[in-house]
Amino acid sequence: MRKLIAGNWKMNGTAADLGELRTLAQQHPDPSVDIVICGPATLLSRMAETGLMIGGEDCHPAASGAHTGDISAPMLADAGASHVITGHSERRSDHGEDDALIAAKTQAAWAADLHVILCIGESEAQYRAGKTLDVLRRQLDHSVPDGATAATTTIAYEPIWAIGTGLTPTPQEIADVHSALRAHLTARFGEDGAQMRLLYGGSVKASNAADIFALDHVDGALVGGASLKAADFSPIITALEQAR
Ligand SMILES: O=C(CO)COP(=O)(O)O
Repeated sequence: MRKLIAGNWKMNGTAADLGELRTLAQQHPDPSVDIVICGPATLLSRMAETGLMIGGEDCHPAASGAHTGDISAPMLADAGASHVITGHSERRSDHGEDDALIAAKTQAAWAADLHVILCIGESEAQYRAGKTLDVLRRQLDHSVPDGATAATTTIAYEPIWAIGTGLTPTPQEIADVHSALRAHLTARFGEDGAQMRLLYGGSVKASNAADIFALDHVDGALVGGASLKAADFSPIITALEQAR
């Protein structure tokens, strides 16, 4: 699998910001890694016009119906998305999403031919209590549906306490978590688990990207704040392209 670098614009972005994507597309015309920008539904079709791969930030588990304000996976695909994030910690906390719902959303995304970037991550309290791996294995077991393949699914490890805080685990901690995730996925999904991409997310920036991308079983990143401006995101993309 090619490495994958994904931006997550969260609840940011209006038409005035599309120039950042046009710049990014010009800076990386023939990337050696997959570049995906996940953005607000209101912008997706215009984001897709830049030629970059585009993703939604969430989807409903149903394909259509009486769900005011929600967006379905086929709608994202129709707007030009090829990817979608499920299980982001901000969805889990802001909207009370549990693992079963995230699994249902993931299956809905697969049914619409969207590649899923499924997020897991421990809270600061769980981290301090030494429960990180227990939490992550439970999230993998209950939010990743049977039948996940490396072609349809990417896992993003995002420690909640590292999101938007400027804090990150140490490189050794990231390496230990990613190798435990790899072992767990391989035990369940065999060769697909061995090949499934594992992204790190949480305060990734140009100054720490190369160190993170040098770690075993880190196949890319999910980037929030530093994906909003081409000047910040481009060097992170370059760091992934240059990683061994
Ligand atoms: O939540 C994130 C990406 O999904 C990470 O956000 P930051 O890169 O802003 O810490």
